Amino acid sequence: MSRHRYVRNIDVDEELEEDILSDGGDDLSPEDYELLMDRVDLVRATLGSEDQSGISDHEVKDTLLYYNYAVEQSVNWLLEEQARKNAAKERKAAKEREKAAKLAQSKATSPKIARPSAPKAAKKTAPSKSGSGTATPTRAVDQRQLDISALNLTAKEDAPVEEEPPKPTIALEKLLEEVRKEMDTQERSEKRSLSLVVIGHVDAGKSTLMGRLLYELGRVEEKKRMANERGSSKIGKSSFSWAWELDGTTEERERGITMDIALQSLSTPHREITILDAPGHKDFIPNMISGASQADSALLVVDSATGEFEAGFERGGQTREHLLLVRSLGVSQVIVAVNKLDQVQWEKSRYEEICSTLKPFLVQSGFQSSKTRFVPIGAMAGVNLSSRDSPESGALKQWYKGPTLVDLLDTLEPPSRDIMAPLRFPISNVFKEQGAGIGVAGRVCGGVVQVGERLRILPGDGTAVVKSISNDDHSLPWAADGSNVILYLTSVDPVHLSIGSVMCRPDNLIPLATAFTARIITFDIDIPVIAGASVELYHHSRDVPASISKLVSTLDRATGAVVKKNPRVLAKTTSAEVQITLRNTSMSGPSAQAPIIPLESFSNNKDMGRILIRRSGETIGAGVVLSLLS
Ligand SMILES: Nc1nc2c(ncn2[C@@H]2O[C@H](COP(=O)(O)OP(=O)(O)OP(=O)(O)O)[C@@H](O)[C@H]2O)c(=O)[nH]1
Repeated sequence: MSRHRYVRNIDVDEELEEDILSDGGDDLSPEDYELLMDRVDLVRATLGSEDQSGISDHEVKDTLLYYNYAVEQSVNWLLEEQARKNAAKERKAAKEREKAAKLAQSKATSPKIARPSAPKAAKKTAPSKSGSGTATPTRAVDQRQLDISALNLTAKEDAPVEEEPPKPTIALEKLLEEVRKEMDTQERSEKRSLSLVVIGHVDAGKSTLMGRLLYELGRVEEKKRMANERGSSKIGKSSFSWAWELDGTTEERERGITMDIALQSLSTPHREITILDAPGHKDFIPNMISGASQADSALLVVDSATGEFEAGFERGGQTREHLLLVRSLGVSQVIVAVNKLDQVQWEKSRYEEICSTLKPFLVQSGFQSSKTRFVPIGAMAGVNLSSRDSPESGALKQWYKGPTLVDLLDTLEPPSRDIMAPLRFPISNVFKEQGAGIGVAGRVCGGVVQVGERLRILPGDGTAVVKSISNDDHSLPWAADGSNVILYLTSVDPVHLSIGSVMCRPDNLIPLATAFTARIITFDIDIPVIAGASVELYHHSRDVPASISKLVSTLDRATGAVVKKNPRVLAKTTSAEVQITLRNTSMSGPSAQAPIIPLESFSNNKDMGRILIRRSGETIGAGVVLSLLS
């Protein structure tokens, strides 16, 4: 099972330098210390010595203490952590290489750095064995070293060994034929795939529900469950033990909240489901948007405790905002899990009250009632998740005879897939995995990709070859529209890979835009939108500063007919055509980047043509791209 954390906004230098670990083992009894040292040896047997692994004893001890001496979990965590640090180092090195390359390019016309003279310069600047060459170099020497590295004239043993990239096994037409056949078989088969984002107000019980469900469906080993129980109770957070399966970072566990999307998968009798567990806290809405833009359907979890449902549903609550966001991002099916019914003594009237409050809002938000289902549950005690007959389900069974949550998941309808569309792979995460290399996670939004293909990365001029494709730890020869996968890449400079970039086939690139027209609908906003308003534009996992540069017209919500041209303002719940222009906020100079994003009109590609607009941490509207202006 794969679980990859997003790494956006990581300050590389800070990450590399950060060392918050205390000196593990100081306060232990002699017996515990002996046990700890015993476990250190076991961890070392897998990881190798400090020198071999680059992981200090100090880190090993601290991790073991954190995981209550669990060797397997500690090894997993240390490996994940090491991979992340390596990726950060790699990114830093890539930046340096790019800097050097740019410098070399800018000097390319100068005969001084012509290839024949370079070895001489290299010889001159090499430090002597006695160390006399370590004196502070002059600026000129420094520059020449950079030039030399960019021209790739360093000693042979320093040159990176580039592995032979794989080649595509079959031609595109043949591949499409094969995929079409496979999809027809899948459609007729018992098991179909789809993805589901788990949404809801903070603390509604999303991670607890998913942790418990994964366990009931056999995706979490007993050993792991016990370790989660021990670990969470050790830090006084035993009520979060199920959530630990999803909330894997130290900060999430200590704070008891989900901060980023966790990816898991589960299987029901007729469905293979990729789960994206989203954070409920309003500070992490951007991460929730990234998860929602990769999903086909949604599971909304609401807390039925007195006052808690109301807090999530009132203005500013995430029950409301998450529903609007997922619908705006194209999700049309939702299951509502009414959770924590144990807190209200399993009262039927409370369940019905919550359902009848949510139903009209769901319709208003654009969910058809035939695609909306409700289910009463108790995530913590495992009531009505995979079985009607769990030990604590007696009170619920008095009045509820309907389906379990798994029954409902099993009937979710997978959307149709467009494999003939041009390939689009928006990157939602970039990471390095030990043994596998650089990976990019995301969802195929149109077309098909196969191992061995060379893809372009936009924006920019980078390319990469797909070394392997993985889904839930299974290796795949290809992936088609709608699949949530990881592409492991080779022949790529990591500097080109960033969250929000889009990978495409070189002969059919996604357009790049700095300005475009869109049809939007404003949400329940207090401050109207005026022309020139500064906003944050969200497109898949990318958010960029933009402005509503022109209010073209207001439109009839039902027919789309123009109601008023050139309106002065857009009030709440207004449908309108507007122009949106990306803003360049970086300072002028070499670090200034042209504001540009890969984008497509909604009529060309529904997935790539949806946008969200936020202002001061509040989502103020959503819409679809009509046409690109530049
Ligand atoms: N009584 C009761 N408590 C529950 C139930 N489900 C979850 N909880 C508790 O609710 C709290 C929050 O649970 P989480 O699973 O972390 O909630 P979440 O929605 O994932 O939280 P965020 O992702 O941070 O928004 C924890 O203390 C859980 O133990 C339930 O069925 N009954």
